[in-house]
Amino acid sequence: MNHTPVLYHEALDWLSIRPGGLYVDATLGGAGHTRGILERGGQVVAFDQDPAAIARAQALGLPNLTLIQANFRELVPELAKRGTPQVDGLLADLGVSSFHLDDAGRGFSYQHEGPLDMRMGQGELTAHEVVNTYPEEALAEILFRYGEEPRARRIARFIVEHRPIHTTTQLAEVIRRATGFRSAGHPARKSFQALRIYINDELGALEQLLRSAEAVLKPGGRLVVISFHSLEDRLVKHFLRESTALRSLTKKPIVPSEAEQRENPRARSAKMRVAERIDGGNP
Ligand SMILES: C[S@@+](CC[C@H](N)C(=O)[O-])C[C@H]1O[C@@H](n2cnc3c(N)ncnc32)[C@H](O)[C@@H]1O
Repeated sequence: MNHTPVLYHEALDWLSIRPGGLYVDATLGGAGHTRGILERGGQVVAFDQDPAAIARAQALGLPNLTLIQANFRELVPELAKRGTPQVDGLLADLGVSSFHLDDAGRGFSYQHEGPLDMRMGQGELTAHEVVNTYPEEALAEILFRYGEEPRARRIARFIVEHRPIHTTTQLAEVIRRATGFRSAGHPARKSFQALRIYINDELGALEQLLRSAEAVLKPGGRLVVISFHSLEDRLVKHFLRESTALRSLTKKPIVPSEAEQRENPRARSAKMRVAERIDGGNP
């Protein structure tokens, strides 16, 4: 198993790394971007809510790296605890890693049989509970809001009719029956995305992270955010438009080159936005 970092050179260039500077990698994952920052002379404080990601990075024994197993919602208090309330740059490469998708036991993949879990961290709510206990209306709302799934109501009805549903592939099959084969891509893609976003409250965490960036970046410090679906990118775009502490440096999002998209299919939907902390701007 491996994770190829997306927009690797672009993210590192835009972070504008200063040797000896302190950078937060809010989404450690396979430590691809973190290693890049270290190689350019930066010191890194890296967050991941997944204990497996932290354990993998620990085993690498990299110098100048502090690992924190926590949700990046906790960025401000975690940095304050370590006496480093301000940093020179912050990177967030959102969503799940290839480690998550390739490990059937985590329940993120509609292609590999696994339990309905989908937790990135150690929260209590699982996909199993949502799929098997939520009322039809609530399920339809989740699928529509977080998956932008136009057939949310029909899928929700099928799910309720076919309960109990215990595995990822059972759920994918119920969704396929609800939608037929008319989808572009796999018919369960949007529903799985929706459940994952809901279970991990990914949009709530992202909004909190953006607010934290306003507070923790030194003047001139860069925020680099790589998102993988329109809900995330829209949230980042609107937040930066309203912010009086951060100035957006990318009018249009930066996207991977055709070569990168060919080599790494996960990169296809990536969009990167960059902002800079304004001197004197108020969060
Ligand atoms: C796309 S991967 C990052 C890959 C990494 N940039 C690399 O090059 O290997 C995203 C990682 O962020 C973690 N993550 C996602 N949301 C998080 C959150 N709210 N708090 C902490 N970690 C989070 C996931 O567990 C996952 O390991």
